[in-house]
Order: sequence, then C-alpha cells, then structure tokens
Amino acid sequence: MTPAARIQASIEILEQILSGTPVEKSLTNWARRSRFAGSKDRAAVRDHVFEALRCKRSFAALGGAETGRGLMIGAVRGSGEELADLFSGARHAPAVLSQDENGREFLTDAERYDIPEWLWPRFQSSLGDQTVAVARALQHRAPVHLRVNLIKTDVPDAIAALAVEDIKAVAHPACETALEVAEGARKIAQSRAYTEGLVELQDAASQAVVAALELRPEMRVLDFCAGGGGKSLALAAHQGVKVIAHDVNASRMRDLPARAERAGVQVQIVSTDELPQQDPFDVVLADAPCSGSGSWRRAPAGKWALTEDRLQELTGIQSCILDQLKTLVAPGGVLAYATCSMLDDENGNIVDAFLRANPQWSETFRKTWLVSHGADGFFTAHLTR
Ligand SMILES: C[S@@+](CC[C@H](N)C(=O)[O-])C[C@H]1O[C@@H](n2cnc3c(N)ncnc32)[C@H](O)[C@@H]1O
Repeated sequence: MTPAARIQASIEILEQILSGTPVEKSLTNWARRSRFAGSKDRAAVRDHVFEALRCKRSFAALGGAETGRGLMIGAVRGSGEELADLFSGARHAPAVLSQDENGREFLTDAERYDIPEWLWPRFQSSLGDQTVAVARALQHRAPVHLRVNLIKTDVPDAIAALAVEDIKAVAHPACETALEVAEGARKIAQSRAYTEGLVELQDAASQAVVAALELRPEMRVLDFCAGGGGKSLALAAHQGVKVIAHDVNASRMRDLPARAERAGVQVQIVSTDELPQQDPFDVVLADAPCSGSGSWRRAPAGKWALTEDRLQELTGIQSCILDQLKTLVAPGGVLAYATCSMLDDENGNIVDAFLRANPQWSETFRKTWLVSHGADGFFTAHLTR
C-alpha cells in the first residue's frame, strides 16, 4: 500500500469508529476485507487510527471537521507533510482537498492538548504545573514495557534472552523488574522469552504499584479487582507469597490460569461467594475501576467517552470498594488502593474521604505516577489500622 492508500484506509476505519463501531472491531473488519494489506500496512494503519483517536479534538480543528477525512487532514497538516502529495485523488488515495477544507486556530488549551473541555479544570487542579506535560504525553503513543519474571530469571538474563531474538530492551527506572522495549516490540508475543514466561507485558508504573508493597514469604495477598490478572502475576512473582485473585466479573480472569502456568507461579482464583471464607488477608490490593486517564494513550476512546456523570459513578464505586474491603484486612495489614488514573477525584479525594470516615485507619504511603514521566499514569495509597 502507498502512504496515501494507508491514509484512505484510516479514513474509512475512523468513519466506522465515529459512527459507533468499537475500535478493534473496526480495525478487524478492515483487515478482513483488505487481504492485500501486509503486516507493515496493517501496523501503519493502526498507528494512524490510534494517533487520530488520541488527538481527535486538535486534528478535527486542524482538519476542519470531526470526520474520518477531517481527522486525517488534521493529522497530515499537523505533521507538516505536504497535503497535496497524499490527498492527490490518485487511485486508492484520498480525494483532493476542496476549498472549504480549511483548518482553524485552536479555541482553547483543552482543544490544543486533546482533553475534553469539561475535564480541563479537573486536570489543572489535579496536575498543577504538570497539566500541559501530561496532556501532551497523552497525545503520543505509549512505550512498550515488560516485567522481568524474577521467579524464572533475572534482569540481565532477560535482556540477553530478548536480544537473541532481536528485541532490544533496557532497564526502566520505575522499579527493579521493569524494562522498556527500544526495538523489536512487534516480535515479543512470538519470542521464547515471552512464551516461556521470562517476561510479561506490563506497564512499568503498574509494576511499580506492586513493587511499592512490602511483601514477605507466607503473606496472604488478595488482588480484589484482578481483571486479566497482571498485578496478581506480579504479586505471585514474590517467592512464598500466596496470591488470591478475585474480580466481580469472573470472566475477566479467564486467561489467568494459563498466564500463571506460563509464568511458573500459583494464583488461587476465588469467587465473590467464596471470599468470606478466605479472610483475613495481610494485604488487600484494590486496583479499582477508574476513568483510565493514566492509560488513555493505549485506549484513547476512553478519553472521549468519559463524562461527568460516569466519573461520579466511578468515584461512588471506588469509595464502596474501599469500604467493603476494610473488614477483609488483618489487623496491622495493608489495604492498598490503586487506580490507573491521575485525577484527584479518583485518587487522593477517595482516600482522604475514607480516612475521615475511618479515623482508626491511617495512611503509610501515597504516590502518583504521571504519563509525562515515561509510564502509564497510576496512583496508589497504603492504608493500615
Ligand atoms: C482496573 S481493572 C483491574 C486491572 C487489573 N488489576 C490488572 O492489573 O490487569 C478493574 C477491575 O475491577 C473490576 N471491578 C469492578 N467493580 C468491582 C467490584 N465492585 N468489586 C470487584 N471488582 C470490581 C472490573 O471487573 C475490572 O476487572
């Protein structure tokens, strides 16, 4: 495919997404009807689509319309490339620009930095002088991070095993186990290092949330919102720690047994009904459902789907989860609250309200990771009584 044909394909996919088809489904539909597209074409089109979704507001302003075509005109105009070369009207290329397909100046900072208008003041109050840096980081693609599985290997050996398969990885400062992939990211899923469980795909800040816990052998740790089990696996990679995974939506943990087997670790999965027979726990991790503002680079549709009502609903769920979990923690144990969000509403405000309502509990640790520092945005706080 020519660069112009890739843009035309991206326009068609974006049209589907804008009319309500989920992102992955739109990409798969296109790949199915475009057997001529090679793996490099598919990767390039996917990159265009994700970039346009991350930068939807600013590209729409630059391109003159919030349509697939408008977004891609905005993308090309913003990159400084020559529009006429790509929108040439040639076979498989987008049509030539009409007179009225002009861009305009940005009206607000929220538009320039691709944040919903209603959310900008909350971004500012949560992030202070980091607001613009964070919003700009969210306009770009996320790095690929790996977690070295210390049950099976160590950091130098994992880097060497990846290098044999032309995957260049370097240590990431977020925590001891974190690597950033500098080259060869598309080869990871097929690599021996991955299939044999030496490394797992996991964002560095997500790993750092687990690394912040002081885990000792024989501790019983509940991962209450386990989801796909990324943090359960990171917890279980601590020698002797017994990990119990739970999620209100049990089907989300479907792949966890196979992932645990690949990693060579044990994770016990419990249902909501079984939980009362399992407590108390030395550590309860609540990686709560949230806006996902820290991972909007990977899932940009979430940025535009969030509403004030949904944020309020989420903060209600977050407070309920913390309240529900306090009875499951052994005296002297730790209730660790975490979100992949950078908004005070979902982070400090939730913990502060919990501490006000439960004066016998105190906070021993609190940290926020920002996307502008090279990993996903995350928050965690440790509570004890
Ligand atoms: C942020 S995700 C978890 C991600 C996961 N810990 C990981 O590291 O991959 C939040 C999870 O919380 C679950 N959840 C939502 N409400 C819940 C509740 N009331 N109790 C327990 N889990 C809940 C969701 O099903 C979702 O899987």
